[in-house]
Amino acid sequence: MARICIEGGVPLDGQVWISGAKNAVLPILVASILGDDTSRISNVPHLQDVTTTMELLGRMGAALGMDERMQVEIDPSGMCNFEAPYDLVKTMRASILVLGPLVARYGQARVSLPGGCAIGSRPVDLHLRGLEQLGARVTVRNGNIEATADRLRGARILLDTVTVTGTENLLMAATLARGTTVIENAAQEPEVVDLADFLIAMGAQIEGAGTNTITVQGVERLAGAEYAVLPDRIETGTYLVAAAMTGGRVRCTRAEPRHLDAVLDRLAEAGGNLSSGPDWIELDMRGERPRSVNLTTAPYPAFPTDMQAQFTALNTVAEGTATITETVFENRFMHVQELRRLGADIQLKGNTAIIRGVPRLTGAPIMATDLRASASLVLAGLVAEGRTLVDRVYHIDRGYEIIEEKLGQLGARIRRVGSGVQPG
Ligand SMILES: CC(=O)N[C@H]1[C@@H](OP(=O)(O)OP(=O)(O)OC[C@H]2O[C@@H](n3ccc(=O)[nH]c3=O)[C@H](O)[C@@H]2O)O[C@H](CO)[C@@H](O)[C@@H]1O
Ligand SMILES: C=C(OP(=O)(O)O)C(=O)O
Repeated sequence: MARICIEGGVPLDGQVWISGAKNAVLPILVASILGDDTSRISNVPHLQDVTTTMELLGRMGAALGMDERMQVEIDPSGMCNFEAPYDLVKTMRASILVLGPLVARYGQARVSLPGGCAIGSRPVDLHLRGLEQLGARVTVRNGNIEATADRLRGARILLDTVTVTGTENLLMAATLARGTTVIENAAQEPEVVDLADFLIAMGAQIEGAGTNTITVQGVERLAGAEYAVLPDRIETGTYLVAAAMTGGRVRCTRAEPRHLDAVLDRLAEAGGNLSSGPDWIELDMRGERPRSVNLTTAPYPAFPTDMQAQFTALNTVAEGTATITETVFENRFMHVQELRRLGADIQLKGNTAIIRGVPRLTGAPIMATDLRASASLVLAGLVAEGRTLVDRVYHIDRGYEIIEEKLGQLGARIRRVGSGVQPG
């Protein structure tokens, strides 16, 4: 199985381009099946989750291609199989995103119920309840969600908890419902806005995306559209943390700094010197050790849970003691045990980690448990003395495009060893 091998101790220096956002491209690819004709999506990152989504859509009968400009084309006219089977759902929870579009456009869906995962139990009750409010008949049988509908009808849906993919599923379903849907306590993440913008390009009538109330006026049909996916704010944040931890300087290009306010505030607190333009952002640490930063995760625009593990890693080598509280997922500290193997001083108390910065970490073999945990381990490996070997890197390939090449361009001594694919 593939592993990432890092010889730590090099301050990063240089420029790295940011890929299209994983959490935007997945719903956008899926939303294309709502249309009557072909959609063309650009700035698509080469990620395992994108491959899985394309496989899922392909098995449903969508015709997929890539043109000379590396745009992904999806022609949904041959859709004939309305199922997301367990073998794909278990490798990518975001498969649940097909549920809303399938019911809305094709009147039927069978989607394997996603189980819990390393970071929490992650139920989908709000997706199902919202679809029922839109008039779908939903049952859970033999581990599958089965939903049918004639034509969905608009409704007022109040989400008890802010849910990103829940908001996206209901937003997609509402575009083809008869009448008006109002989603309250909607997720405000930039990826929700990107999906809404794509749906609008397809002909949907949506207002309020990016606020906590989204209003959708259902239409009779949607067309295909051309669309470029927004840059990945979590990948951007990860490279900026890498600069901060190593005392280096990294400029992220093809980025969107406006989506990173909460992360940039913490990086400035850590001592990072930040500068930015419309599509780039740079952090220069000028050889300094970072200062510890406290944070609490919460839905956008607050500090993102998907950056928590990376800041946990940063605090392990920072000056001072930090407190990190995770409020979104109940079990998102799996990286702590592994960081301790590198010499980190972290105490866990419920959903809070207390991290006392140490002057140095020391390399060791460690194991990735989930996507952002893997990123935090790679970051720690960049500053650890000697060799760090990160196992189970298939987690990182779900969300980071050619991470070892990008870090290598910044001067890191990093390489992938062995080969292999994610176990089924
Ligand atoms: C593909 C994608 O976009 N993934 C992101 C999405 O995941 P995802 O959309 O799965 O996460 P949610 O926003 O739904 O989860 C937020 C919280 O709501 C709870 N919940 C959610 C749905 C539901 O029906 N019932 C319920 O109780 C979850 O257990 C969790 O505690 O948002 C997360 C929170 O920003 C990010 O970490 C993930 O990277
Ligand atoms: C938790 C994440 O992704 P997913 O929802 O796809 O598991 C993530 O991107 O950090």
